[in-house]
Amino acid sequence: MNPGDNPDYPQQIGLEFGDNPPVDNEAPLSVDNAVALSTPEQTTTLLQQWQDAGWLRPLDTGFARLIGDLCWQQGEHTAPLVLLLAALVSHQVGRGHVCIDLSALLADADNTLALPPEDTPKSPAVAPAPLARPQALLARIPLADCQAALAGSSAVSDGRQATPLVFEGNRLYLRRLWRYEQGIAEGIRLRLSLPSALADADSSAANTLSRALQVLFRPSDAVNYQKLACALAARNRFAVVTGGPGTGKTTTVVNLLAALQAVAGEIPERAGRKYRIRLAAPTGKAAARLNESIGGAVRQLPLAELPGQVTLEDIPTRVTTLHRLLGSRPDTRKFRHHQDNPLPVDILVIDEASMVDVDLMASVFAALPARAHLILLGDKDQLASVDAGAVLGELCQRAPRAHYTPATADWLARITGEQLPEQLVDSCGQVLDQAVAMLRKSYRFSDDSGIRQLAEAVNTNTLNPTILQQASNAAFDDVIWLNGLTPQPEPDATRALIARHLLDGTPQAFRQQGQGRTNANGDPLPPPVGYGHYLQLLHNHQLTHASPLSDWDALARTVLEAFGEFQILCALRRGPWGVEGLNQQIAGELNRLKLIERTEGWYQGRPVLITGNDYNLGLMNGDIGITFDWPDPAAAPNKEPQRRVAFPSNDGSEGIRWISPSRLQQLETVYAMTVHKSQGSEFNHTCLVLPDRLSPVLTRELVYTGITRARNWFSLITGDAQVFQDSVEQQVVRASGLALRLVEQ
Ligand SMILES: Nc1ncnc2c1ncn2[C@@H]1O[C@H](COP(=O)(O)OP(=O)(O)OP(=O)(O)O)[C@@H](O)[C@H]1O
Repeated sequence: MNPGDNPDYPQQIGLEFGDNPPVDNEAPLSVDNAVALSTPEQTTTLLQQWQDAGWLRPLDTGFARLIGDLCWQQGEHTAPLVLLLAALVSHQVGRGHVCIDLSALLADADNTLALPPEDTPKSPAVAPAPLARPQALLARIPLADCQAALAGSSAVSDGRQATPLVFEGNRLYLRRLWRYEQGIAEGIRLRLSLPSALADADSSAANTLSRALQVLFRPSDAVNYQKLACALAARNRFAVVTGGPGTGKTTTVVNLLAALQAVAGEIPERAGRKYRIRLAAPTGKAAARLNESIGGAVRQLPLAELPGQVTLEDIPTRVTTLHRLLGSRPDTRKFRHHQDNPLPVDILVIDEASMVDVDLMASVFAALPARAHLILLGDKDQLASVDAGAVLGELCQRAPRAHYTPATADWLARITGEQLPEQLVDSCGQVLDQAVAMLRKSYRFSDDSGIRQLAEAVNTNTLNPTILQQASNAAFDDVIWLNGLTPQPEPDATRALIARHLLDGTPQAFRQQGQGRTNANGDPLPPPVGYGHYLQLLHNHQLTHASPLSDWDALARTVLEAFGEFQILCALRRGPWGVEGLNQQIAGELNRLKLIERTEGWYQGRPVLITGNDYNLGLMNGDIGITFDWPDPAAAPNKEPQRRVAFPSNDGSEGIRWISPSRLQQLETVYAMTVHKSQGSEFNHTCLVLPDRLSPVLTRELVYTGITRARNWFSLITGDAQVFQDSVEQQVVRASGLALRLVEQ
């Protein structure tokens, strides 16, 4: 029974806002009469109206109802404020926040909640009359009333009782999220508190570390932040290494693992044994990319010169997904490895850690043996995880200024010979600061690279007319804002621009027509391309029914690689500027050019993105496959070819898996991909398409992530030029208490 169904339920409790007339439950609660919201019934009515209008999810209102029911079962009358906050905290979790900070909510409910959402359906049937906005309600509520209402509810505790809501330090959590955050903080705290055998710079182990680092890093005039990062991470059982694209995160971690193995024999608890090391990434795509780069870096290690007899076998090169490592089981969120069945590992390295949400990170800590090292790698400025939390970003909040204590600076100087710049030393540095290293020099992009300059200007919110002009006028070799000189282009003109660009990447739009660029070693860089490239390869091959499978595999590899050369990215899912609209437009254009035979269903050349892990097929969220007309060698020669989707095996083996479309469950066409989905991937040429209207999704992190997916060429197409600049002004700070918990240690 709903509390509101009970005639004995008191009509006036909790939330009183003044002498407003009683509210008719049937009528939409307008902004004016909403302030009279004073009963649980009115609250549930209002929540239902917000749900009907598309402001809240059924999950949010359902959760509030559940809280009401639970209180009712305890013989308690739920304060309307508790119901309201329960729905809002659930709503915020759906938007990626770990909790609601009540002070922030009451001070600025507009920005905190972003309600109504930008894409609220405008149809009067769905959104009747002007609805009371949460802001209108919250503007008149003192924090003390919220605290009192929450303190008086049996559904809320400080976490010590098993209540569905946890209220701690003005932060309101769903219990599940609170537990995750606690687990992560405890895991980090524990590791930072364990003594390190390397802490004494005069010890023999520290001496060996120092010698190993001398071998691994050549002397340089500038401060070598990679070497510093290695030393710091070797000293701690928990460490974070953050850096922008091409700053050498992979290079650093390979050197770090070699250094750790060189020292292993001198760490008393190792008793002469080398470390068992595992490498993991949050998605199959990110794991595959690290797989590609790490092997080469490991082979270049000067192992023979290292102390400690380190061999190639001591440094792993296989990267797995976190889900696979932890042992996902179908139909359950629980993993095979947890505190009672920990991972057999001494050091775990997680790449692309910005994509790991609090749920998964808590599972990692739960499954790690207490003394195991955890090293997180990632770019702190990238978009946070799709699900709740921004763990890496939060841990790296203070990374730009480092805040190393004089003791840390002294230890680093003695181990590495590097002198830290004064501004990175802080006598008040916190414990976590001493475990976070930031790489500050990009080795992939030269100083005059447009991708580097544009990404930096976006990241630091310093876009200025000069750089915008340069981007629009092809003044950079590697960046072109294709319609930057047209502030508000006609939609048809923008569509035509996209149609031209997607075919060959319009190399002529770039300075030097996309020709003649070389990498740091003087090797020529591949030119900008579009989707025409992979489709030509697909159509022009000479393979037949009689061709061996190995030839088909080789063709699939070439076509998949060619597809990976170019990617259109966008911010939204729906509408003409979203994945759905752009995919339709692009398929229509390719079909018009006779490069694909149809625009819907399965056809040769259709690129697909897997959107959920499928362990039976060995496919992971983020895997990309291309559809082939594939003659079954076992069938008669004149039989129609079958459709098969070719996926790279992503295990570093260069193998191809041919999967029948009918077996694929969760997928979407991927001519256009959201920037969110592109995290962990890089493309030779990336084209970012931004819409003609600003929305909360368009943020600095999104634009930065989009630009930094480009390895060599970046093009921008905007529905409205101002949207690009306005997006960079928008930054989302996810509410969470993780950083605070670590300061309070
Ligand atoms: N200290 C260095 N000196 C010279 N070249 C370097 C150095 N460190 C890294 N590189 C080169 O820079 C490129 C990028 O390095 P790496 O892949 O380690 O960076 P990353 O930060 O992992 O990149 P990503 O952005 O792809 O994650 C590689 O070609 C690497 O060989």
